Parts: sequence; C-alpha cells; structure tokens
Amino acid sequence: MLSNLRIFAVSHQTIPSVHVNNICCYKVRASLKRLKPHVPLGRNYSSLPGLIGNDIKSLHSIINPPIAKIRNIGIMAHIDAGKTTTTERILYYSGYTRSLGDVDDGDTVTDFMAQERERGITIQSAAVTFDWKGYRVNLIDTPGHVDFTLEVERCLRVLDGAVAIFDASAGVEAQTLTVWRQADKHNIPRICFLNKMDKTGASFKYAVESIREKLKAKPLLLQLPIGEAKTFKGVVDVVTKEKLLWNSDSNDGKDFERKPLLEMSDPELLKETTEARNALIEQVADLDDEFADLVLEEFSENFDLLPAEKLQTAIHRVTLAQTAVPVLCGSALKNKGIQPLLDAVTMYLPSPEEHNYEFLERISRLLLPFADQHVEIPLLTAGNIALTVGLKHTATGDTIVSSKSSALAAARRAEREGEKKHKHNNEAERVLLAGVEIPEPVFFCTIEPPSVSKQPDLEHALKCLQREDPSLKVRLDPDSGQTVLCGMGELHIEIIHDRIKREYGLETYLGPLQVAYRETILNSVRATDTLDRTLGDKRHLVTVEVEARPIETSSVTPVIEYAESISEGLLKVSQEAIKSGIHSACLQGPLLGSPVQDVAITLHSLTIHPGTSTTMISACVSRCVQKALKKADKQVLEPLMSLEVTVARDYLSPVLADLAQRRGNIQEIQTRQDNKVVIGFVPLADIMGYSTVLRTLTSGSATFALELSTYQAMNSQDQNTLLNRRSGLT
Ligand SMILES: Nc1nc2c(ncn2[C@@H]2O[C@H](COP(=O)(O)OP(=O)(O)OP(=O)(O)O)[C@@H](O)[C@H]2O)c(=O)[nH]1
Repeated sequence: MLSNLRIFAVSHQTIPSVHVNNICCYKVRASLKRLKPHVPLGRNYSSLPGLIGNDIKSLHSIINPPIAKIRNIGIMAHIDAGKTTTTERILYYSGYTRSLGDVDDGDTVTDFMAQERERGITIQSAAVTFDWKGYRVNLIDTPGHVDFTLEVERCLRVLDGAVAIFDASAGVEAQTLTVWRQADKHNIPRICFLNKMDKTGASFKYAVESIREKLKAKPLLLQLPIGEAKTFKGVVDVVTKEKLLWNSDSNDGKDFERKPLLEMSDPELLKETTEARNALIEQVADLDDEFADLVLEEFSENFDLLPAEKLQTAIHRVTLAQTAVPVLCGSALKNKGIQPLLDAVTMYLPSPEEHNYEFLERISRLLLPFADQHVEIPLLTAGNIALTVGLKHTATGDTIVSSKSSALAAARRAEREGEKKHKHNNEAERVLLAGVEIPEPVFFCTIEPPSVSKQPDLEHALKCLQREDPSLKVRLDPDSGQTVLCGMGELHIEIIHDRIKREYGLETYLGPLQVAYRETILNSVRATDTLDRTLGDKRHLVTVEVEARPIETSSVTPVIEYAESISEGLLKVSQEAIKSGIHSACLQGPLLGSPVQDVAITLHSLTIHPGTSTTMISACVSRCVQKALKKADKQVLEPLMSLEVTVARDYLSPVLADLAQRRGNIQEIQTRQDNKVVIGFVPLADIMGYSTVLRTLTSGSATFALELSTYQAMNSQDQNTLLNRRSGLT
C-alpha cells in the first residue's frame, strides 16, 4: 500500500523493469552500461549504492525504514555557495561513493547533466538516497541560479526539511533570499550551514548577522568555528561542549577527533563555549514553553547540569515550529564539518510524520533514485521520495491522488479550514490542489528545426521539456508561424537549446534573444462590433459592445465584468466563449503583439442570433476587444530587474559607470568584507549579455544576481525607438 507519496517529476531515462532481489542484479548491471555516458569518468559503478553485486542487498534495508527514521531534505542556496560540493561530501561520508567528486573537475554525482558538468553549476535537481547512523535520508540538490528558480520551488513541495548553505565570506546573498522566501511559503523547517569557513574573508559573525538582519530569522548557534579562513581547523559543539578537530594530514576528512573541552587544555575556548551555551539555552527557553518550564524547575541554578539531549529535543521542536534556525559551519571543500551537519539533519529536521500532509496517494510504477541511476521498486512506505515515469497528463506541480472522491474530500476539508478561494470554482478546478508558482518568462526567441520534416520531433522534444520545466513556455507566432521559446533568462534558453541537441538529437536554430515586453492602456474606451456569417445553411450573428479600462493589477489576466443589462440566461450559454475571446485578444496587444496587462473589460451588450456557434461568439468578442485596445492611448511596459553585483572595491567605479550607461538605478552600495555590493534596478533590455561584460570589467572577480522586479512604463523616447525598430524603420 502506498501512502503519502509525493510526486517529484524529473525526466530521466528509465531502466528496464527489475525487482529488488539478487536474481535481477544482472539486469541492473546491463542497464547501467546503457546509461554509461552519464556516469562520471574515473568513477566506479560499484561505488553507486545498492545497485551492484552484493550491495543490492542493502536496498532491502533502505526501501522501508521506519517513518520516524526518514528525512526528506533539500539543499538550497545562492549560486556557488557549495551545495554540490557539500552533497558530494555527504555521499562520501555516508559510504555511498568511494571517492570525492569535485565540481571543478566535473565529476560529481548530482550534477549529472552534461551541461552541469561542463559549467560547474546545478541546473536540474538531483535526488539521492543514503543512510546515516540508522536514518534514511532522501536528499535533493537544487540549483542556485535564478534562471532555475522554479526547479527549486517544485523540489520544496516534496520536502520535509532543508539545509540552507551560505558562503561564509558573503553571508546572505540575493538568491538566498528568494529560496528562503520559497521555503517560508512551503513551511519548510531549515538548518543553516555556513560553508567555506576556510576561504579568505570568511566570517562566522558576519554571516550570522546577515541571517539575522536579511532573513529576519533567529539563528541558534549550535557550533562555533575553531579558527577562520586559513586557520580554520574545526568546530566546537556548543550543545555538548566538545571540540571537533579534523586532522589536517588526512585529506578526505573521514577521521576527526571529538573531545570534551577541558579547563586545563582549553580555558578560553571553554569559557566562550559556556557563554554561547547559556545564551542558546535562554534563547530556546524563550521560544519553547515546555523547555522553559524544565529549565526553570530543574536547572535555573546551573545550566551546565542540563543534559545535551534535553536541549537537542527542544531545538528540534523550535526548528519544526520555525521560530528559529540552527546554525552550523564548516568547509565542504576542505572536508570539515560535514559529519556534524548530517547529525544535525537527523536530529533537528522533521520526519515525514512530523510534517503534516493531507493526502494519501497511490501510483503503479516507482523508481528509487540515485542521481541519474534508478532501480524500480515494488512498493514504498509513507514518507519516502521516489520517481515515477510514464504519466501522460501529469506535469510538475500536480498532486496525484488515489481517486477523485478523495481529492474532493480533501478539497472540501481545505475549504472548511478556511481556504475559501476555491469555493466558487467548478468541480474540476476544485480538485486542483496547491501547485507551484510558475514565474513569468522574461525572454523569448524563435526556434527552428533543421528541416520542416523535423518539426514534429521538435514539438515532441519541447512538449517533454515543458512538462518537466513549466517555466519554459512555448507558443506559435501567429504572424510568422514560427515556434517561440519563452524562458527565465539567457542561460535558461541556452540550456534548453543544448538539451534538445543532446537529449533529442536535434540541431535547432535560435533566433535572436528578445525581451518579453508587455502593453497597457491609459484611458477607457468603448467599441462595438458585429459578426454576421452564413456557413452552409446556418447564420451566425453576434453584436457586442465592450469597454476597456486601465486598472492596477500587475497581471496579464484581464478582469472581466458584465453590465447588469446582460441576462443571466445569455451568460450561462456564452460565458466561456466570451472569456476565451477576451483572453485571446489581451494576449496580443496592438503595439507590439505583447500581452496586455492591467486592464478590465466590461461587456455592455451582447445579442446572439439563435444557432450561432460559440466559436463565432468568441471570435466576435475578441475582435471587438482588439478594436477597443487599438483605440485607447497605449503604453509599452518593460521588465525591470532587481540587480545585485558583488565586486571587489577596486572595480567598483567601472561597474557603476557601466550601470549608469545601462539606465541602471542604484539604490544602495553595501560593504561586505572586502567587497562592495551594488543593489539596484536595471531594465532587462539593457542588461543582456551582462555576465560577459562584467567578467571583462572586473577581471572575472565579480558576481551578480538578477531577478524580475516588476514591469515599468517606458519613457516615450525609448518606446518610440523600440516601436520603430520593431517596425523596421530604424
Ligand atoms: N574555499 C572553498 N570553496 C568551496 C567550498 N565549497 C565549495 N567551494 C567551491 O565553490 C565553487 C562552487 O561550488 P559548488 O559546490 O558547485 O556550488 P553550488 O552551490 O552547487 O553551485 P550551483 O549548483 O551552481 O548553484 C566551486 O569552485 C567549489 O570548489 C568550501 O568549503 N571552501
């Protein structure tokens, strides 16, 4: 019986059907050979868990661990904070790989897409499974680049907890804020890991402060670093008052020394740790009444007598309640601090039964993931993460349930509990449960197959990629008939292009990358239209009057209103047709053919000759709305991006001068260690290809993060230049 199964759709090659027993080893082995191109060079298949030879037995033990011993967690962070490196260390220390993968050498387990290996970045989330001290951990490594923010969000939906990784020399960065907000939205308890403690400029204090200030979170300091930057050699466990030192001679970090802090050998460190522990106890007591009672009743005289386990249990509760976040530190690259991080994952993050889910779900074919390798499994108990294949109509963000009636029951329950928003929707809509929020694409470009005969193959490839990645939008240009790709950023579209080539064997041609503008109207206008057509012996006759007026919504979905004079009976038969006519008209504005935002359409009158088809009603309404939009005063809106550039002091001036030329609006310049952080806004049209320019300007020392902030009105001069360029006048 499957229950509480959360679906996390990824496109992977599946392996032939296998049952988990020894007889099937050969089959697994054969399929792994077929998957060989994905397996990192220099890595041994036998290092993959539970898939080979004798190791296959271990799958029995890991498939069905008790639910309390399962942790479904994600790793999330700003780009380059070290998620993949940390994941590699985790897999190594938990015994699931026999060598340490390195992003810089392109041989990690979780970055298994060719593009990830080549670029040293994570694009697609990878799921891996391993055991740690009797716990089963399902872990998802998510991308840090802002172009793949949807990928992060779809992972968060299936997780019970997350580890947020920070670069200790940078603290909270732009994308950390985004993923933190996403985790807030999905109520995911977190622990923080301050990575790169070995790096020049690393500062535990600075990073903790930035968590407090920028994330508005309460950090619980469970560790203190021993040394910083070049001198970093270990951590102090504040809860147990022990020091953990990694032997600098042992380069894989497997062995380390854990010793109680003693007055004789470490008087200073002991004093500092005792103070930190007392502060931690007070902080947790403030947040947890049960713990406060315990401390007051039994240990108020001497906090030293409070057993570590009592404090750990209270920290677990506080973490689950999300009133504070445990903070740990280390250096994944230098192999320090990873084992205590794993202990903290099992100790403080929730098991699936502690994370409240509404539904029980059932599905027929399941695969146990290990990055790009899978084993089909016969069943799965509650609380696990698995992959499923072959679902034809299911896309990322959907919730799969056992039956419509259970979904309706769940929806009714949600409604009773206050989610009234579905109340007025029809039944089909009510069974749709909370999905992932799909960000609006800001770039588009045309894509063409090498020959017309390959068009169906291209359509198939795009359909598959879209199901996996809903932030990729595909549409047909009605004028040219060309296929248009809409995506989150330059890198996003580049990767899609590359994947079509590598995974579907199709060489395609991309047109120039263009900014996705929008349009709006500035005044109210009315228009009337009549459609009178006879097809065969049937007359289709519609007369309609609409009014278009500007409103403030920041949405491309038009608000639709009906005048009181329109009878309910008429609306009943034609409402869907009217809606679709209005929507299609607003998808292509009169200025640039871009979506129209911030507009309300009122239907003032409608007469329909009996026998008129709904298609004709829709066509007439659409034409009439387009007429009205054309008559109005119009305005182009352009995407305004929020930008954060981190740059060494010496390069600040050229970066600022360059941004000024790009219509950049600088809001603030912060100091972060030896770096300056420039925060501001810049129109997307002026920031295309910025990574190359920034690299040249700063000799590769700067990084930046870009995110859609809003759509803003263009000034008339810029708008005219754009319109002239589009119409071929300049
Ligand atoms: N000094 C130092 N460098 C590190 C550490 N961890 C990772 N790095 C380096 O930081 C860079 C980024 O590491 P990744 O592990 O790819 O980071 P990521 O967060 O997975 O990156 P994305 O997936 O692209 O967001 C690489 O060059 C790593 O070698 C660390 O503890 N110390």
